[in-house]
Amino acid sequence: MQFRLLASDNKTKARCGEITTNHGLIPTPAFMPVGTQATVKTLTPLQLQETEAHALLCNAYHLYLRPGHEVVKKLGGLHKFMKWDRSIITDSGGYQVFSLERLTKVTDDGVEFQSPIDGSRRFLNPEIVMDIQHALGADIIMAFDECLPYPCEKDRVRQSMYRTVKWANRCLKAHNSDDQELFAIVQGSVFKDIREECTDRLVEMEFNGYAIGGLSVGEGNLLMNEVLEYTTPRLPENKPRYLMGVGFPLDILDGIEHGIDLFDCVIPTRNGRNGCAFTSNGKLKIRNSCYKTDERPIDKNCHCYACKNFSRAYIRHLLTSNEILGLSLMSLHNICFFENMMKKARQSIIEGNFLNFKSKFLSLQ
Ligand SMILES: Nc1cc(N)c2c(=O)[nH][nH]c(=O)c2c1
Repeated sequence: MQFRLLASDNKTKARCGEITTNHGLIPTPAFMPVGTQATVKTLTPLQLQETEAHALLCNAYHLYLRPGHEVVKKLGGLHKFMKWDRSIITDSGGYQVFSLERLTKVTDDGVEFQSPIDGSRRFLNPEIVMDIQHALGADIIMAFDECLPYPCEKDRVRQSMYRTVKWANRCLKAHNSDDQELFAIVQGSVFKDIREECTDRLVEMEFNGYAIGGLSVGEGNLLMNEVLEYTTPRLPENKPRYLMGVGFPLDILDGIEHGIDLFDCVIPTRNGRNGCAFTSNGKLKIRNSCYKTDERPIDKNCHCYACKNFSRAYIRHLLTSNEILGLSLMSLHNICFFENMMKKARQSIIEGNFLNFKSKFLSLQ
């Protein structure tokens, strides 16, 4: 992997660059649609390419449970399996496994739990998680971490951070693939001293890139910004920074302002399927009866397939009739909206007017 910085904003920490993996170039700052089970729900790989998404996030935990990482490996790895020839990141499963109700036991060695799919007893630890991600074959893989809910007692957060650091070290030792880059995940909830210690310990270990985890878990935009304010500057400038699970346009543009390079979130696809369209004039609830005979596109400033071919009335009809095409058109439009926002943000950083772009963009949201 290569990471090249192309421009830095002189009024903020925003920066524009390029991550090059074995599956092409990711212009940064970049937004990654989420393809949890090796698919971005309701969209074909060709449709996804048309959104100009350059990377996807797939989920190692879910793919380990079904169809199994060995199955994916046998079938040629994730890129071939899902026919996506651009970059893929897999998250390690820490986030998913710790949000399970049926989480039976957590020790410093790993996590024992019951599969929500077939009830079988399962065990994950850093070495197993690395085997899983090596088998899936993503271009960028994540260290196994413990992501705590928000809020959480400071002592619990500190103990969890030490576990995340130990697990990151075990992942580094188990990482034996030259074709895949390993990113560590910084934890520490909303406690400055714990976040700073976690960041410094992980930076000492020299990963290929660094994710900031434990955010977008209900802490809110203000606390997210506080954490980014003191965490991001401690990360190496010459390596990619990835803010996991973020977010709404406001959160993403705030993250860019702090110098974040990569984002992923289910918001455009999940909210799209629920009838919420992002547009250049704010959110639009397409199921609203006021759109029943509205012949306009979702967004007149959008050039996506949905906006070029269909009316708000038609898409509303599809959704109210539970037609699958409605889900697909809304997902397609929202991903195009996010990717277009990222393209404009990158351009504004190069032109030296990111803050003007950000305030104008958000004033219309
Ligand atoms: N909001 C978040 C989304 C995520 N996919 C993750 C994750 O995969 N790991 N660790 C995290 O802390 C985390 C936070």
